[in-house]
Amino acid sequence: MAQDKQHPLPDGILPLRGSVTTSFAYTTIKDRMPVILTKAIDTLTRHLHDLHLDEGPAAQSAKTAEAKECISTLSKLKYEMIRDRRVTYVVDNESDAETWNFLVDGLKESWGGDTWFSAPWLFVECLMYRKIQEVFNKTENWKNFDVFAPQQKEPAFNGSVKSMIELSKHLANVESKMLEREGRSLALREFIQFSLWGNQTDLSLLINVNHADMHKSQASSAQNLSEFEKNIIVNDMDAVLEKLLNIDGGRIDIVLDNAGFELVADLCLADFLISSGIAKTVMLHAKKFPWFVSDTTPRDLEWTFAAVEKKAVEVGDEGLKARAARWTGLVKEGKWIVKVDDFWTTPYSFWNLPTAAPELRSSLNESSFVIYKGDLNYRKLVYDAEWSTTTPFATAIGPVAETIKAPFVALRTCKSDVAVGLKEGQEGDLKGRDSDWMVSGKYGMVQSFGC
Ligand SMILES: O=P(O)(O)OC[C@@]1(O)O[C@H](CO)[C@@H](O)[C@@H]1O
Ligand SMILES: [Mn+2]
Repeated sequence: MAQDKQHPLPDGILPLRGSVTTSFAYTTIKDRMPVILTKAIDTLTRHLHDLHLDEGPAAQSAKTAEAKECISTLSKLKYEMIRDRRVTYVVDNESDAETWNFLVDGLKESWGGDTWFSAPWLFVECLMYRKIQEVFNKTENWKNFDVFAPQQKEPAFNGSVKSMIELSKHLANVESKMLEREGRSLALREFIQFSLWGNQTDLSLLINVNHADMHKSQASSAQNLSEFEKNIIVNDMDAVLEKLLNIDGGRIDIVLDNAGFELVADLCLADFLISSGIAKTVMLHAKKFPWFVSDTTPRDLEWTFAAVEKKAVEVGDEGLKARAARWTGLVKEGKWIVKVDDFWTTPYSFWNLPTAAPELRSSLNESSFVIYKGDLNYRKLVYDAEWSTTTPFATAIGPVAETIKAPFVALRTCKSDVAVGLKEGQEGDLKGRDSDWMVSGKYGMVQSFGC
């Protein structure tokens, strides 16, 4: 990973930061990030308890000692965060550590602050997940442990099974008809919307959600989509459909976000893109290590294929079982390509993509269309800055407009202090309807460029 200086923002545009006490960034660093660390500590503590029950004494003592060390380092991290200490270096032997530390060194010069609240929110939030990974990287026995899986990702998946079954039935139903252009367009519109609303169930936001109840709030049937549609506050859907329907066999990239229901919705979309002939291949970009609680890693993809199959057997749903087998087959045949790049787990906004990750940029330039999923990808596209809401999207994506050639769409539900491309007066209307419109996840955006 190249040591690339942070791209500057235009004069007068500041990055979002926790030091603005009225912001969601502030609440996140003050309240939500410490809770995420507490939960990680709790998961490890429970694992320790289970270890004592399951394993022999020798294995136990090495693993236990390491887990205790992890718990103490995570507690220290939490302590430093809530007291607004200076952020510290990443200290492990991974290939990205030097880049992180180069950026930590540049914080003061680039942004005037290097503490948890004074540095840019995007930087410190990404850093927390990298520091959690550092804690495990330094062990022998816990390197591959996903601290968010047992108590968060997996229960959330289980709580969404009903929605997943509905979605898979809908896909089977659509596939059974030989669709002409109009039918394909309609189906694609639906699968894009399922994928968009799937982004509501992001576990770094829903830290206190009841996982068993997730189905209730999920958009998983074509009937309830119209109810959700009125909450799409920027909707470039028609242009996106036009572009996609003219691709006829190219490569489409999906920069994935959360595992669980969102991932299943994304996979249904990816499946439809192949079965309809729109795409010949779909490249699925996953995260290298556990990230923002619920982001998809390659392990999550494998786990999801297996878990969908297991659930299908449990509930006796042959269609769902065939779906899981088809997905494994698509990967084996190379029609779905799972890719990981260090860049997605750096704190860089996409403004730095061409210089920080030139190979990734060349690869994206070969794509016919890129779908960026979720709030964090949106934040990284628009550099997580204090843009006014009427700033045109083309302005807020800065150099991305020229440096990444593939047309793209961002599908995100609004969960942070940034939204651009709104019409004059729209922000006021939204505020009048719902003072939390920017961060509640209730509103969505289908925002495109190059379509
Ligand atoms: O990318 P995602 O999964 O849609 O959202 C990531 C996210 O939960 O992280 C931040 C909160 O800590 C928010 O900006 C955003 O809502
Ligand atoms: Mn996420």
